[in-house]
Amino acid sequence: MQLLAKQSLGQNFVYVPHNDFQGAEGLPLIDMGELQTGIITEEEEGAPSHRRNQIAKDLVKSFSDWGFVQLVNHGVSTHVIQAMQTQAQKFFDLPLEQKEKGKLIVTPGSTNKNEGFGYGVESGIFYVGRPWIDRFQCRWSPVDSIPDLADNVYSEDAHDAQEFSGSMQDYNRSLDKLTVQILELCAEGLGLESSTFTKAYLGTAGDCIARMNYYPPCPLPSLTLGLGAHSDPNLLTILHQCKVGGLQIYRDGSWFSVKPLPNSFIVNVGDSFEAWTNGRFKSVKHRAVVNATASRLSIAYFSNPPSSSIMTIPQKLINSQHPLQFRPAFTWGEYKSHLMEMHQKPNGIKASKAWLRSSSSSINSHSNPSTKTSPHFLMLNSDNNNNNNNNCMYQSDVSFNLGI
Ligand SMILES: O=C(O)CCC(=O)C(=O)O
Ligand SMILES: [Fe+2]
Repeated sequence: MQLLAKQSLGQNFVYVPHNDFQGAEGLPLIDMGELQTGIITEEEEGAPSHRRNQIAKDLVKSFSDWGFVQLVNHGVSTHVIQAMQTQAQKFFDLPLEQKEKGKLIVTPGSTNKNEGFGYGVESGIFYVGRPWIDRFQCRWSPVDSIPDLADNVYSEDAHDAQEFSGSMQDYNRSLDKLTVQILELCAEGLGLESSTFTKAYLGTAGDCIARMNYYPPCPLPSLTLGLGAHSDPNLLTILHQCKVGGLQIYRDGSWFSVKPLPNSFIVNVGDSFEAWTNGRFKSVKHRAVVNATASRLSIAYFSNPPSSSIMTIPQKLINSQHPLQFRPAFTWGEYKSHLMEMHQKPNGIKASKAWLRSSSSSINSHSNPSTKTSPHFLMLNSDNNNNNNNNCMYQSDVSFNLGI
């Protein structure tokens, strides 16, 4: 990508033109400030205060309506966000040879395949085009791969490695806490026990990764995309975009551009959470556009429960107004296995979401999911041109996003 960015836009990068968006002024913004100060923590008898209740309701409304929300005063310190941003920029500014030291070397039999620096498309997956992106992906939990990757990239300078790891770990720790808080509020807003989702999510035991997305300037931005339209397969995604905008959300047949707001987070519901809430929350398509002059950086934190945790649709979310639409119970591990299998097939990416809509619970009909090996994907080199489909236009409706 670094090399390609200097050249003209190759055919493989061409999407259908996409100047068809408007500003997402209506995207709900929630101020969580009062939750952080302790003013409205749980009252003594355990009942949420009126304000907490209101925030929970607003969150549920946004996730039901937009599938997205913007959060301000979310409790993650500005310092932590800025340090992460600085480290991410510093990484992408490194010479290509040095960044490539953070490229994952896949050893036979390893399940540790989806991390490190690479081009934004996974090899082995049937895809139809190429997004205009470089990225660096680190598994955070249950195993923290950050120090190893940092040591590889900054092999010459232990201080730089330490700074990178430290910033990333602080950031991920904070986002894990925020994820837990959001999940509790979601449960409360839906009229459920506060711990309904968190008791399966299990915090840092979950399957979570942080990904830095870097979109270099592009000579013909209206003909390509940084990321094609996709929904995220995971539970929740928390995104921070730098001051250069690019995120667009699909809603009511139109694309809406989300203007960056300093120190805010954009949170979206993933396919698994949509299913877990029996469709009360929407997992909505989104994409990233690029521009001619500025590079853009976004940092995405993808969270999931541990592979073997069972997500059971709460009975309260199933009634005559909301009949069961999704698998009554499933694990992230089995959905992930299914995704990886489908992504090897033409149109499999689109079809994979249908698995969640199957009416049967998979829990009893499968062997213990925790005993399965989780499949992972490989990443291409940043300048690897081994496109397995080198003569087609991008389709605007294709997911390249496997935050798994
Ligand atoms: O960079 C962005 O704005 C979007 C990133 C995204 O959708 C993703 O990484 O899944
Ligand atoms: Fe995404």
